[in-house]
Amino acid sequence: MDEKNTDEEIVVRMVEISKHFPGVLANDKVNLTLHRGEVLALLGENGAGKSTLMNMLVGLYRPDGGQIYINGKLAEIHSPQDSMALGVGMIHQEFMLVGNMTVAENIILGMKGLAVIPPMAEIKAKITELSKRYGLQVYPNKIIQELSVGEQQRVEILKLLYRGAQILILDEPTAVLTPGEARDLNEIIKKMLSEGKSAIFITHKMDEVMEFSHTVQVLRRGKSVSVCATNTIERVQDLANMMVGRDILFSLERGQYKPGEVKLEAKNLVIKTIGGERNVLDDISFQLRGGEILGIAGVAGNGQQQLTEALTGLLHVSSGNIIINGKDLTNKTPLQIIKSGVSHIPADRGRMGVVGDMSVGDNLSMKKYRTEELSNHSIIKRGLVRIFAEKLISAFTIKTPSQDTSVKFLSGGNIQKTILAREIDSCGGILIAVYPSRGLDVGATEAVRQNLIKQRDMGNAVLLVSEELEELLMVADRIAVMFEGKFMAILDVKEAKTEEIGLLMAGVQRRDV
Ligand SMILES: Nc1ncnc2c1ncn2[C@@H]1O[C@H](COP(=O)(O)OP(=O)(O)OP(=O)(O)O)[C@@H](O)[C@H]1O
Repeated sequence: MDEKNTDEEIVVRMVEISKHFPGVLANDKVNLTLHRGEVLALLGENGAGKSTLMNMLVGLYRPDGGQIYINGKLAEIHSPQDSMALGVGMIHQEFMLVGNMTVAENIILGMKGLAVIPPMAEIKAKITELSKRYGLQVYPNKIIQELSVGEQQRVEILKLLYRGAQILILDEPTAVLTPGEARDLNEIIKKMLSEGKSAIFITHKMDEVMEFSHTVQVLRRGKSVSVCATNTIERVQDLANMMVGRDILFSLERGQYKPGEVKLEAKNLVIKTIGGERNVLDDISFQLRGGEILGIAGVAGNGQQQLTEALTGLLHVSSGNIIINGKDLTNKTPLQIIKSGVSHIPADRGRMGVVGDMSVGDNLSMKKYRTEELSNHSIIKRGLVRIFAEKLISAFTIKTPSQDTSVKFLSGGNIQKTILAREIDSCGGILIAVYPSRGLDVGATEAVRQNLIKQRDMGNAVLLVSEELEELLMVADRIAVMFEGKFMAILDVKEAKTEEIGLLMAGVQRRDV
């Protein structure tokens, strides 16, 4: 990020902020200062208390102790409307949009102080003016559920700008974006800064911290442990160490590549759109053997989700075959696929990975209820379930007050760890992992990658969908590149070059597959 364009005017000051939840001290006397025109990156391990601190700034939680000053004045913030009235708005990890309403309707929804709703034409004109000013391309008449994740995020940003936000809080804004969309977001933020706005953003991506921020503040176990200017940090390693309190391995140990029997095979898979006009999966074929990791590279939205949903029985294929351990299981139910030994870490953790209202313990053990390990003649042995859940909580360092806590109360990264723990533990030979390190801190990301390699070294077959080339090059044995529903190439990782993968991802060239 360019030099901080700040006049040292303090726009946010949080003083000795504390917040308890049952069994957790989520924030412990945290101080935070944000200047006009500054981008502050808030870092910390999963569950360190970053979202909690920001949720207090926007009135979603009330602090148990401490004060918040906005533009020098003591602020009483009881709701997001109160914070918005002070010019502070937040974009959450899970967007807060109504799917079947239009962009324009969402933007004015819930606006405080509107005695009468202005004419739609006026609202749309203002949206268009703001979109042009900030380079945020959106169409006011479009229905939210028809938009990509990146477009939905732009609507969230516009919602805040429309309400006159001067201070923007972004909770892991790039976790769900493609690299191109993340670059666009960077430009939007720069534009906002040039107008004197300020931002706090939470991220786990170290290179983004270096690129996007002026200041870095690190939380560890609810406490603020360091604040420094980004340009004083020499190595990304130092940043990781500040967060986790130890060095992170940026290269991983792996056993020799010894592929075994074919465990999963896709033969000429095709999935058509509902109207049948286009193929979202277009003649996909591959073999995945035990003892190997096949990475799937590609910009999100090029068929990766449909492919993994077809392989796990969640989506019907129009033609082609799915062979698992020698058996044709094309279009079988998810339960039949699970029973054949397939584990699945889904992309959408909230909707498909966990049952939010159920406890951490039950979410961890739900796939094993029917097994002898945890039940006897259809009766679940609760004592064994507890021991089993404790074992996984400790092995995967899931931060939770207890195994009885509802999963929905865990931090985003710890929900992801819960899914990983369950799926890796129950893996019967084939693991399909879709963006498994999304939302995880550097330490946990390292652990996930090591776990995937461990599965492979144990002889299991791993299919890894990732948007991060660096991750694929570090973990996979072969990399298939997807573009518009097709495999553009399947490369041996030893001969894969970043530039070539980039071109394949953009659909520029194709090798014989
Ligand atoms: N509503 C809640 N009820 C109970 N506990 C909560 C609640 N919200 C947060 N916590 C707990 O507070 C702690 C801090 O969580 P928080 O979401 O702030 O972490 P985070 O640093 O944002 O993590 P991540 O990087 O995983 O998103 C966690 O232990 C979490 O389980």
